[in-house]
Amino acid sequence: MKDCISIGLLGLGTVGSGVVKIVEDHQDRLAHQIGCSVQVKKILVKDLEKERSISIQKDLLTTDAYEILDDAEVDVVVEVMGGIEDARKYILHALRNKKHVVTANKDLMALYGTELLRVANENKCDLFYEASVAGGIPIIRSLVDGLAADRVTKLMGIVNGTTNFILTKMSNEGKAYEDVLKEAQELGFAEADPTSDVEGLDAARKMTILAKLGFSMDVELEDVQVRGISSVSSEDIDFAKYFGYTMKLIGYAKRNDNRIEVSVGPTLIAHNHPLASVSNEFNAVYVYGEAVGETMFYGPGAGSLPTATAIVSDLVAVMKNMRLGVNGTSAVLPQYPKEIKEDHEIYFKSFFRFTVKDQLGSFAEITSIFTESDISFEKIIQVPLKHKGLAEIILVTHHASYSAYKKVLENLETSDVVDEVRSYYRIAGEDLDV
Ligand SMILES: NC(=O)C1=CN([C@@H]2O[C@H](COP(=O)(O)OP(=O)(O)OC[C@H]3O[C@@H](n4cnc5c(N)ncnc54)[C@H](OP(=O)(O)O)[C@@H]3O)[C@@H](O)[C@H]2O)C=CC1
Ligand SMILES: N[C@@H](CC=O)C(=O)O
Ligand code: NA
Repeated sequence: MKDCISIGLLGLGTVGSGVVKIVEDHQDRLAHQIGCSVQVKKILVKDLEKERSISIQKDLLTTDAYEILDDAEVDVVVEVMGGIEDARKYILHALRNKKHVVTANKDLMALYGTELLRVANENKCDLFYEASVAGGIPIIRSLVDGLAADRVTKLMGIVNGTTNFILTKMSNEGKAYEDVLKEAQELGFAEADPTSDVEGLDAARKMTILAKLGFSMDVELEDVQVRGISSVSSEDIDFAKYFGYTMKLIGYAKRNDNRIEVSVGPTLIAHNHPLASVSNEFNAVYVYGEAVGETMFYGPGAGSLPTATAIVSDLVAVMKNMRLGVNGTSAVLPQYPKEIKEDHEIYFKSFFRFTVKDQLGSFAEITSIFTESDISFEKIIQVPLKHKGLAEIILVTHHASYSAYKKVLENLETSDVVDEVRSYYRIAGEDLDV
């Protein structure tokens, strides 16, 4: 066994700087856990002259990835540079050079996880990615190890810190969407291109990874129905509150027998559901297992040190495997063939907001549109907007199928009495038995 493990770091941004800090600050603890010291040998960056948030020896930095990937002394490559094509190329090169890899890259793992894990296995290398979902929360390890004996039937997650931060500040402090997004970018939570945060893609990538592990099926990004938060208005948030709900960007994955649904979208959660109180950049993943029942994993989902903690824990796992000589053996292939539910098999409650002509018969017409699709109302209010000759209707339905909602939305859009469908959201967390 070596007396020092060498790490090659690809990236020294928000997460990479945290990794350097934790490795430096926790030398004693690491040495105690793995029986030797750990050093960061080389770090890939784009710009050698850039001012760094941590003090770092200049000669550790390089702009040539192959100085790390082809260095025989580097044992583990930590990929925290982000992006897809270069990161994939570098990780494949590292694995083929028999280097273990730890990554925080959910974009990559959601798209190429199967390929990368296969190559890791062929080369007897570890490929760990705990930081890729819900930052510092050990959710991947919990699904892979902690709940290994159970059959997971439902996962509900707040898995994007940026959007949770935005919705929390809009809801609690009445701040404007654009201002809070800027704040989240300044705090280092947002992706380089924050469109993937606000349009739900980042959360969809994470749900792909979670659903794949939770349901043991080869779930792919294209299986996830995605909607972001960019069109959520403060009026939607206020009406949702009035009805007893909190607006969250929720990743939802459910299995009935072996048929699954996976989606991401702005969703109303009852105020008393544990996910409703998850605020700011915090993440939480609710997991329902047939034997264990309800569990919830909560913690910081983004940010430098929390995310770096997950990376360094993966490093410890790699190093323990090195000591035991069992690297590259822990990834398990999916057990079941994937079956995606059709729209008529997906059931949930919904929230609608639309304006109608304030005239005799409007309400009867609305009622008949919903009745034709077998959807009944649980709560409904009508607010007159007298100056425009319009009224606004806000309602919550009982459970109905996704195909029925699609039909209702189409009929509302084309109805003569409807002026505008302002918003439509799924309600989740009240359907444990559906
Ligand atoms: N920020 C967070 O809270 C979280 C991030 N992640 C994931 O971690 C990864 C890193 O995120 P983050 O630290 O925020 O990103 P940053 O943008 O802060 O850092 C990226 C780093 O990688 C370097 N880099 C990027 N592209 C290249 C390239 N082509 N060649 C050489 N160097 C490159 C940059 O160099 P330079 O500094 O010179 O520009 C920078 O140091 C991403 O995959 C992200 O999705 C996961 C969980 C949480
Ligand atoms: N941009 C991401 C960072 C962590 O994955 C987020 O906001 O959650
Ligand atoms: Na995690």
